[in-house]
Amino acid sequence: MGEEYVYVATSDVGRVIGRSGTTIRNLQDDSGCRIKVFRNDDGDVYTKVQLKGSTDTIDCAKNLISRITKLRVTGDHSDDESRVSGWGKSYVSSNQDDCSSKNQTTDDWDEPDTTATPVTQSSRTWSSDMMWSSGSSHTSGSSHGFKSGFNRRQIKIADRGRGSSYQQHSSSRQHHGTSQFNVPDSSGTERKVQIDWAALHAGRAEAVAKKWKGLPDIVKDFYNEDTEVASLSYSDVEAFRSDRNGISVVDLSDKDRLIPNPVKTFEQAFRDYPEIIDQIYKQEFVHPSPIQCQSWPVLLKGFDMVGIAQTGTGKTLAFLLPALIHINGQTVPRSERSGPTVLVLSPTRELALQIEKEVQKFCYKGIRSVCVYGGGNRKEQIKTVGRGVEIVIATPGRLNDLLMNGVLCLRSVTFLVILKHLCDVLLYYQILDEADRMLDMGFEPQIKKVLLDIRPDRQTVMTSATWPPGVRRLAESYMTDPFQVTVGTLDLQACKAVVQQVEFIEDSDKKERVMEFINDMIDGEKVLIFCSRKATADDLASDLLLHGYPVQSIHGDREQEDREQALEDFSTGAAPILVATDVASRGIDIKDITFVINFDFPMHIEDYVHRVGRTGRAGSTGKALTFMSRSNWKWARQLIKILSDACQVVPLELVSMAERYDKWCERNRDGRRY
Ligand SMILES: Nc1ncnc2c1ncn2[C@@H]1O[C@H](COP(=O)(O)OP(=O)(O)OP(=O)(O)O)[C@@H](O)[C@H]1O
Repeated sequence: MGEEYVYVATSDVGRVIGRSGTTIRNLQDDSGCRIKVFRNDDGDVYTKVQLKGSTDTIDCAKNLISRITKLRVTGDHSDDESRVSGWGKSYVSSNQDDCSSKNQTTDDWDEPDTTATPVTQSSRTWSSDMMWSSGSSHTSGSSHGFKSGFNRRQIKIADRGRGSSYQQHSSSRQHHGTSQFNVPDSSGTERKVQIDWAALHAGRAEAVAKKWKGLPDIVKDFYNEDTEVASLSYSDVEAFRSDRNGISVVDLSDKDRLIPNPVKTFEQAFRDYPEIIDQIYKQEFVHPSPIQCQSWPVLLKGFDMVGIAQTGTGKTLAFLLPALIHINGQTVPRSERSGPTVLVLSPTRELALQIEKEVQKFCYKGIRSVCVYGGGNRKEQIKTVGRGVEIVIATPGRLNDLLMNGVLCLRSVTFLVILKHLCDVLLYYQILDEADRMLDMGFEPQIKKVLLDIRPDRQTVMTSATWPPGVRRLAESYMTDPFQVTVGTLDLQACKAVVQQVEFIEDSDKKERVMEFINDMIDGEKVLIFCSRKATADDLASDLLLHGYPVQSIHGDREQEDREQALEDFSTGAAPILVATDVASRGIDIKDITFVINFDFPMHIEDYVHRVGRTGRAGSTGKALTFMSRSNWKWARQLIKILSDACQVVPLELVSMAERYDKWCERNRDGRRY
């Protein structure tokens, strides 16, 4: 642990601290370095900032700060005023690429795009050698990454999502040979710089091998195929898959592998694990759901998998039961492992808590779990981790906090689950409401950091109900030769068990309509009302409360305790009305939600599917009512498709809305052309 001082222009202090300290928190999170800004009562032009941490985290912090301020470095660099090209830009938190961060080895590399934007500052000595030494500075303990003024972000990073680059060594997409960049020198004259990709990749592969050397092999194959399943003919398998809502399996590798046949019964999957079967029957499940029929053989066989199936169709158990078997089947005894075996990454706290409950229901072989999430009792979480756990279910922020502070080590993780829509988050930030977005700024780098701490030969599973093309590419880059198991189609699909209605309404009439709807509800029914903004949710919830309705609300501005209480009250029926933002739109599994109301149309069409999917779960039915006003017309066409695919009535007004919007777009296009 070292300490260094830098000076930032006093006029830039605000940039470093950010509104309510958001930026400084993000800088600390992203660099792993403690940052303290001293008071500057004398009105000096520069303000002193203390950086505490390892050499690498300090370098990283300097690099990040230098992007947003005029930074003067003390010590070795005392008179070296660094003015990098990011100057004056506001700090965006996805800055993982700016530094060889604390936990990382040289594998923390994305491949620069050969179409990259040239460096715009004094990079006279910039070369592929330098790039290498900068990336690996932490191993040598030096800090040339910063001293040289080199900033990896200055060459535009290509395909950021590919993040977990230790997987890329086996990827056919990696660069070989050399690439040339035009880089202006200090006089502004461009000169060519050559990067030897082959040398870079060779070095990286070596560093990765060194990092993970000496770990025990992972046992992945626990599958003892049932004779009846093994003897199914091709046509039997196809008929069964088609009968179970159209299961399809695609091998995303370029290997010629046999696709495991689906199982039809719990016994066919878990005959060797009677405790698991007992637990399944205790929950009164009769048949495996389609996604389970196909996922269990794939996962028990040890393959990576992407699982896509409609909301409420049992994706949690699809990965959880193989995970339990995986934990117990490793060669190193559980008590001798340096940390958890299974890590489940969740984007929201509520979903993490829900998964933990599911784990506890199964209590297989005394496997212990902990839910590590922001807003929860940190001390308690640390204590539980200290006692030893096999499963960690975590949101990325708190997980990184515990990793950074050495409370948790992920070296023993051999089974990774990236939950549902977390991959969406890697691509675009759509599922959390504004407060969560603020709190979790730096989500993407946090996830990438976590992935770098997990051995690359792990088994990885991702599940989701929606699978937009951008996410697909990204998700696959975190996996090794996955199978993709889909139930239904890859198109955006809402659950057919939900009756979906659309009502055209003025914004000002919505509240009254909601009250009318609630008045028609009968005892035992529950309604989940989605608003797009926290303020609207608050406003609606208080109005309902004032009118004497038993209502609760959940959004990112509420204390975690209140969020949990709200879900609890809704779950037990103490408050059968829950007003929520999209923090509750995904994954939340409350069995008897009768109605979903989209008070505001969601900001992304995927959210529509997830919101609607909070009802009609596990084979039950439900009803969703969506308010549409004129301002929502751009969604009309996509909504028509979702409604028709789910065999719902498409209102004529929706069709004419879509037509009007198409015409408007056409007119606009024409307008632009001429
Ligand atoms: N084989 C089964 N038979 C009946 N119910 C099941 C079965 N498997 C799981 N369930 C129940 O179905 C409900 C929904 O499961 P789960 O939460 O895993 O859905 P999901 O597919 O992950 O949904 P979402 O995409 O909305 O998160 C849960 O209450 C779960 O206990």
